[in-house]
Amino acid sequence: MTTLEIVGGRVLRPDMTVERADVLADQGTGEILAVGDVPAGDTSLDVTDGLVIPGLVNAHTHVAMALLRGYADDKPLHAWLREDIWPIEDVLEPEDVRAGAELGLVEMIRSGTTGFCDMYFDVGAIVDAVDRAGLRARVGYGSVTVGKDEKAAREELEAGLRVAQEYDGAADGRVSTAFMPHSLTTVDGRELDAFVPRVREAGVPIHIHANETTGEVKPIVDEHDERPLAYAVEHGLLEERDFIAHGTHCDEREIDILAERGAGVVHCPASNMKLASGIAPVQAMVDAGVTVGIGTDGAASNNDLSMFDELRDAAMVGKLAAGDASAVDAPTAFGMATAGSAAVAGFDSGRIAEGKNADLAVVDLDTPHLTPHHDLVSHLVYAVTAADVRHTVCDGRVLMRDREVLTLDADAVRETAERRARAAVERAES
Ligand SMILES: CSC[C@H]1O[C@@H](n2cnc3c(O)ncnc32)[C@H](O)[C@@H]1O
Ligand SMILES: [Zn+2]
Repeated sequence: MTTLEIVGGRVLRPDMTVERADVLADQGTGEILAVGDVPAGDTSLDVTDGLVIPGLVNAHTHVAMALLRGYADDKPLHAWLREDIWPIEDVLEPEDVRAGAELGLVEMIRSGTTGFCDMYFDVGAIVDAVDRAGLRARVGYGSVTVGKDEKAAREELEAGLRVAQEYDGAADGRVSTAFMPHSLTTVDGRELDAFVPRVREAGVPIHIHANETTGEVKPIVDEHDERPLAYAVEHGLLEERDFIAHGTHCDEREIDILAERGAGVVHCPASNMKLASGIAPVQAMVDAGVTVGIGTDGAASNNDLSMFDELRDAAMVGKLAAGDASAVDAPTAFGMATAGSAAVAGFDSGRIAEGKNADLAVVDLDTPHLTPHHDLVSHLVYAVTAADVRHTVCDGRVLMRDREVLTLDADAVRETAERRARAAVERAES
């Protein structure tokens, strides 16, 4: 057994208190062995003047879309996808997806994110990048059936299940999977009826975009005379372990449906604001007992993958939505981005406690914008930025030490991404 000691700093405990403590991780099992006064480890990570926090979990993204950052901005979802994003995604090659994924993974490691959920295509390239980067991920193939004939639609869903079964347990168990129909309006209800029983038989959870814009809610209400989440239940979705992305436009009954059925929601505040999709009723969801996590969505609608930006946005917009400055307070926001996101993703992470995954980040507190230290949870939500992250650890392995990413060559990743992004744009626009 090789151990890693994380010594000399303060630790954020699951009850959001901060104490002077060390952490010992088992690098074989990837678990936290002890917190407090710990025996010496085989290797050491110095965290003097630092705060050890659970690694942030980005519970909904499309990591390879880092390649499309800044490619198309300032449009609403429907036009953005159809006029810009889907046409360029059509010309992406697996090596582009790998390059975009590696770029996104470097950004995640640098900003203290240790786990994420991802919906995209060319999932093999993404899994390979995750394996080498050292993060934890739940991945899936985003199935779209709209505009396809019956045979092609069925093949889309088959691909979703095949990918989920192929990659579950990859990267030494750090990769898990889900079946990921793209959304309630881009996948046909009859196709879901025929296919979801097979997904359930296989024991695979389901992740889907839902209630993101009013433009998605209206056609379901018009055509089926019911709200989207009631429609989702009718088509076999929203079981325990399932989770929806966005949930921006959920009414009270839909919030109850999520709470009663134990399905999770991933709040994506920056994407919701940038695409002007709306403001999710997050405090009402939390009050109703819904498991809520936080996600950045893709870097093309955000435009970064920093979970520190995201949880600050969640706190800010949560107050606006509730008309109440005490809504989505700092512990709630930070809890959503760690334990909440981990619960949604099905990771045993998000808390620094014995037996949990040793997925951690260390924030440097020795800086003017984090002074004085009245309340460190307040700082984590309202003042810390990605650049304050000094070390990142996942599964007991150090992925970044003293701001140097150890698992991927950050300069080479940037160079390849720049070159591949340019070539993809040329192909898309020729
Ligand atoms: C078919 S793989 C996933 C698919 O989702 C697209 N996407 C990116 N952001 C969003 C969003 O906010 N709502 C819906 N779909 C989104 C992405 O471009 C891929 O095509
Ligand atoms: Zn999305």
